[in-house]
Amino acid sequence: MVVIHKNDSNLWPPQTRNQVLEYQKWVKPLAKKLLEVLLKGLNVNEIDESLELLLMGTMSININYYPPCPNPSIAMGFRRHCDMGCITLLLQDDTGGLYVRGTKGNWIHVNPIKGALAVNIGDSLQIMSNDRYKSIEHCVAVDSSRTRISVPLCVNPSFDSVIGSFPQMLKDGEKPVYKHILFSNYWDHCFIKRPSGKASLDFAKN
Ligand SMILES: O=C(O)CCC(=O)C(=O)O
Ligand SMILES: [Fe+2]
Repeated sequence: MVVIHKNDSNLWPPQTRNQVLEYQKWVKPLAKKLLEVLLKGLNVNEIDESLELLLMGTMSININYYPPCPNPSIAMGFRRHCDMGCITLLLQDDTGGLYVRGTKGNWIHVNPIKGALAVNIGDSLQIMSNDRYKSIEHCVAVDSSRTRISVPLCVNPSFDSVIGSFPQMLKDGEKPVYKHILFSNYWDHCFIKRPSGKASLDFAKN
C-alpha cells in the first residue's frame, strides 16, 4: 500500500490509516533534518520552499509483508534495486533479511536494531549531487519460518519536479553526469522497465 497524494489516504484500510498518517507526520521533520545535513555536504545551506518541493514533495509509505518461505534459497523477498527518490527511512521488525551492496560488490546484512531506522540514499539524490552521494542498492531475502514486516517511507521529489545536478555542484568545468528530467518520467521508467540494481540511473545519464 502506498500513500502518494494527500487524498490517497482515503484508500488506506481504516484499521491502519490513522497510524500511517500519524507516523508520516512524525517522520517528516526528521526527513527534513537529514536532508539538511546531507545538503550541507553539497554546499546548500538552507532548504527553502522550492527546494523542499524538489527534495520531499512526494512522500510515500509502503507496508511490506513477507510471509515465511519454505525454500529461501530459490526465492527473493524483494529483488535488488535502488529507491528512486532522495532518501528512504526504513523501519523493519526484528526478523532481518535486508541486504545492502558494499563497495566491493558484496552483500551486507543490515541487522535490525530495535527503535532504529535505516536510512538509504536514493537515485534522485545521486543525480542532484552529480554522483557525490551514491544511491544504495539493496534487496530482501525471505526467512524459512518467520514473517517479516517493513515500513519504508520514501522521501521523493514532487512528480512535476525537474531533477538534475545542482548548479553549485559543478565547479571548475565539471560536467553534469545526468540530464535534467521530470521526476515523473524517471518514476515511470523505473516502474515500467523495472531495471535491476543501479541500471535505472542510465536512463538519466547524459
Ligand atoms: O523490506 C525492506 O526492508 C526493503 C523494502 C524496499 O526496499 C522497498 O520497499 O523499496
Ligand atoms: Fe527499496
